[in-house]
Amino acid sequence: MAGKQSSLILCQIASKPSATLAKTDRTQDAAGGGSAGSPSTRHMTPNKLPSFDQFLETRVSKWHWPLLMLMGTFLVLASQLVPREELTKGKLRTKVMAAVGSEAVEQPAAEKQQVPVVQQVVLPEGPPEALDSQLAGCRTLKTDPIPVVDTAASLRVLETHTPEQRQQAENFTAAVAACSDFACLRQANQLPRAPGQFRFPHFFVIGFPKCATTSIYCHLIQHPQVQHPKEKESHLLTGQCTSPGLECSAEAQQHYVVDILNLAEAAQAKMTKAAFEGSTHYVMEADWFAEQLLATMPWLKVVVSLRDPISQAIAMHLHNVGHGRPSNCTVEANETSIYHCIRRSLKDKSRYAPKIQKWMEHFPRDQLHILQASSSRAYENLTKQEAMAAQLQGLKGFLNMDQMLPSSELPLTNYKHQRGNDDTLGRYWTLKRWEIEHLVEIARNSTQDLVQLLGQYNYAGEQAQAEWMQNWEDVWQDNLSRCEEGRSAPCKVVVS
Ligand SMILES: Nc1ncnc2c1ncn2[C@@H]1O[C@H](COP(=O)(O)OS(=O)(=O)O)[C@@H](OP(=O)(O)O)[C@H]1O
Repeated sequence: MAGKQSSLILCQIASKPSATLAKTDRTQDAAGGGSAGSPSTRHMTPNKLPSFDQFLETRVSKWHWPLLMLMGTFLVLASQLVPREELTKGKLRTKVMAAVGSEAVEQPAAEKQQVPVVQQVVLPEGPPEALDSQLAGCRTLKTDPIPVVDTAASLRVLETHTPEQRQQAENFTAAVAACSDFACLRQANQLPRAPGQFRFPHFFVIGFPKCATTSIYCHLIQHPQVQHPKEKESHLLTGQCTSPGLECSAEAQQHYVVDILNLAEAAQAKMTKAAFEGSTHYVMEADWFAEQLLATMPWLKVVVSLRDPISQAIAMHLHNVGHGRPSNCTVEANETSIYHCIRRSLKDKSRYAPKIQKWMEHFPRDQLHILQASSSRAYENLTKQEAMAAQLQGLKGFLNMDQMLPSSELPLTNYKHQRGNDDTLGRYWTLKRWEIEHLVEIARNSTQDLVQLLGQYNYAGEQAQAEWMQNWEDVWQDNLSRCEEGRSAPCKVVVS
């Protein structure tokens, strides 16, 4: 407080000469005089305001300088008495108040902190540029054009608010908008919200890789209640932050909170859009990341998608080859079989249970959504035409948003495999019967572990567990049905 007052006085004193200087310059210009520092204007004339130099010569040099120095010393000493944290908070608040033109109001937080109120913000017409380019990136096999997102639709909820709820909405928005680090977000997200507002960020899509996460992303960013991140798959949290507590530099936190999560647009929409991001690295780093993420953002909802592990491993293999990553898992010089690659993946990266377990252990049941888990017909339903609507509705219900928007269809994006139809197989891989049988055996064992976890942590009842198992079994048997006779006979393997 003492520091603030003294800086105010100092500002007043310091600002006077410059105001005088500006005035003096204009007067001299109008009178056709020389520049402020030219010898001809050095002497004060009775009816003119003094120039800055004159001011210094006549008054400041006599008695203001000692006073200024005294005030300066006092200011330095006073600032040492104010805790660092207070200074930073003050700075953040000033920044947001300046940015959104706000005024301070009382808020009911434990630590009584003044929260600025965000003034009415008019959203630009049509989707923001970044959203447009992200939608354009959602390449789809379907011929339907990507629908236009009604970016202002979520704001309509504000029109139904009572004055009290309106104030709550303003307070929550302002508190979140003031944040540029995780600790601030934790504090702001404890504030009461008005109906229709989401915590910031609201959810993550964490994987698994090659399980249609891009299509889920593309579906969701078309939803009017969703705030798209500026960067898809930034990996910042796993790449730059460490355990314990997701520690990373202030710059990294600011970049993440403000830029990646697109804080300004979320604040413009008064937090009526659910901000999110996603990276398949997150699920893969479950061993340390699940616990730390929850500790950092205890309100966060997390979405996981799974796919038959053999298909997932084959898709991952194709992805790696496509990205020029050398495939050193074939044993014989001219061998074209991917068997060794897939076998290795199934024992390691495509084993879902150990990763999922970490997320289940740390995240409360109502904050972790496993796509396909709750459906009456279990797996692969997300991508099945006749079942995807229910899966998508379940997802948006979990996220507390309108389940019917933006559509009931999951786009087909980021595809590498040419899909077949009733008459054609599409892209297939040739494997020997014994190879598939062996892969299926590994996949079946690890799926049993997974299904057991689904039951243990209350994600799927007995029937859903059995159906889940059966669904993947169907994919495996379908591939085995295309084998010719004999243990080493070739089979045409397609992915789910
Ligand atoms: N709607 C729909 N129906 C069927 N299949 C679908 C759909 N959407 C995505 N996919 C398939 O999902 C694979 C891409 O998954 P990801 O986007 O998660 O991959 S990535 O890890 O982000 O690179 C990729 O699989 P592959 O083609 O086998 O590579 C996509 O074809």
